Amino acid sequence: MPLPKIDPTSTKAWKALQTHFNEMREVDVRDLFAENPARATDFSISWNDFFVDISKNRITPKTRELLLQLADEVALKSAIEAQFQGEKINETEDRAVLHTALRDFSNMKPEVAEGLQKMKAFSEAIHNKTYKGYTGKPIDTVVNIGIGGSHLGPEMVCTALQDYNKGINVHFISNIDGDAVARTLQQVDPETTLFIVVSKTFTTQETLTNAHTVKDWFVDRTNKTAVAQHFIAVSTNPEEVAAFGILAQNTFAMWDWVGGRFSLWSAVGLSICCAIGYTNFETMLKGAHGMDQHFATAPFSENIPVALAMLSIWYNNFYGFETEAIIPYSEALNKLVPYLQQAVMESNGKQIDRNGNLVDYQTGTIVWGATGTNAQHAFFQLLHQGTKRIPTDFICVSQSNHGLQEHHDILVANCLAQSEALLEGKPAKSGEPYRTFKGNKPTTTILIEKLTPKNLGSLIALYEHKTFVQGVVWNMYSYDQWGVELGKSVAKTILQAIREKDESVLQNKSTRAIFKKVKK
Ligand SMILES: O=P(O)(O)OC[C@H]1O[C@H](O)[C@H](O)[C@@H](O)[C@@H]1O
Repeated sequence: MPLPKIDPTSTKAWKALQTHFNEMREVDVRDLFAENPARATDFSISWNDFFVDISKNRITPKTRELLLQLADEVALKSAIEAQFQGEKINETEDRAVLHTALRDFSNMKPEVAEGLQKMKAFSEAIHNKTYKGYTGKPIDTVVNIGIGGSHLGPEMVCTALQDYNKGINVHFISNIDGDAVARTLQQVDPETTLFIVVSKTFTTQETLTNAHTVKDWFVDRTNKTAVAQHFIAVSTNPEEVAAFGILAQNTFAMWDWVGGRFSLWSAVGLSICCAIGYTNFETMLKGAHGMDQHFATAPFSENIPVALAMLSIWYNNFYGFETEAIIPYSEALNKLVPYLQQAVMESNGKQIDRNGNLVDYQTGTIVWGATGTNAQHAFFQLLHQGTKRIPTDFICVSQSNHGLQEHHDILVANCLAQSEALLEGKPAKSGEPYRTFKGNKPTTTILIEKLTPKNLGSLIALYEHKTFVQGVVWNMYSYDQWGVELGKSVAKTILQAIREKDESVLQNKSTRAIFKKVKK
């Protein structure tokens, strides 16, 4: 069954939401709290180690009812079923979308189970030091060479779960800028380093160029046969892997039904597995599966990804708010925002609907942010007193992993203080208008008991599903990314001009002018 193809603006709920918005346009959430003493409870969801508070948002019970009606009218339930059942819902690439199948241990595809066993055996051999480098020394460093989905997820998780690291140094080379490769290679020892080349297609220009540079560097310092022990590949393309010179036994498979930006759960997460150990990796998968089950079975009124997605639709499509900030009060989550920027914006940054028509409503929200408290000292001025309205997710962790309680108390106090201050504001003092805080700024708090592998898995899955729900409502294909192709092909022409010192192939006058300056 393909995804339904319903124009959201044609639904009754959409029209009702437009009318409702006229009542809500000037709503003051402080008044809503005064009217309903139970608002904090009414607009929060508890699930496992998560407590999600959406009460500080511009919503009433009627808003919620209409948003859930919209979810029903666009057939969200059947869209979720189609995804979990492995229907080819990525129609523009003719593929199923089954990252959820990578973490479903009760119903696991044999090839997925086999892949996990291979990751387990491999990472355990590194940790128990039976896997050796070409001079017989154990491996103490892993370098992940990949970009986009083959980089952002692994780096985000390795950073988030550094407290669980088994004593392995992990580096990431993604950018084609030679600084990325050169600076990393300065820090590693070829005798004890493993290079994992991660590319779903194994044709990505940056990754292949970086991998060749690293291989040349490695062979210069060792010998050709040593490549066998030190180069590993993760890909759907064994032919290109073999052509690069990586052995079949050192190649970890992935599948076309796993999208790049949703692939950290597959062998793309091999660097994670090497860093934190297979058991922790599996626990993270199980945490994500827990969120999958919640998403697939909880009624929409108590469903965290659905609640957050519909809230975002409310702001994006009715209030006209264009961006969303995400502020994790957790230094461990300092790579979460770049990771989510790909997951969210590559998925929903589109304007053609599932009927092939240009949409006449807003889609893909812009996601940005940074960790608190750092962000408070950088851009919070604009959140508090700027003219833009920016719904903000605060991610707060109850218990720290580090045990420095004084630090954690200050951190949590700041997180709670900011969402309160954004809502409550502060009235003007006479003669000092610049000290006014208007307040009524919408925020959501996602409180997580502790940043464990399990809870991190659930958190990532939460945002994955939120993104999918929004794509369903906007009637678009969230799992392709045709928008990244044009720039790649233009770059080929310009690279040819650079290599051949021939500007005649350049069509655009501005490009030509810049090109001439570059050549100087
Ligand atoms: O894993 P790869 O095939 O090398 O792809 C790496 C990245 O390349 C592309 O630009 C896509 O837009 C991303 O979705 C993908 O994650």
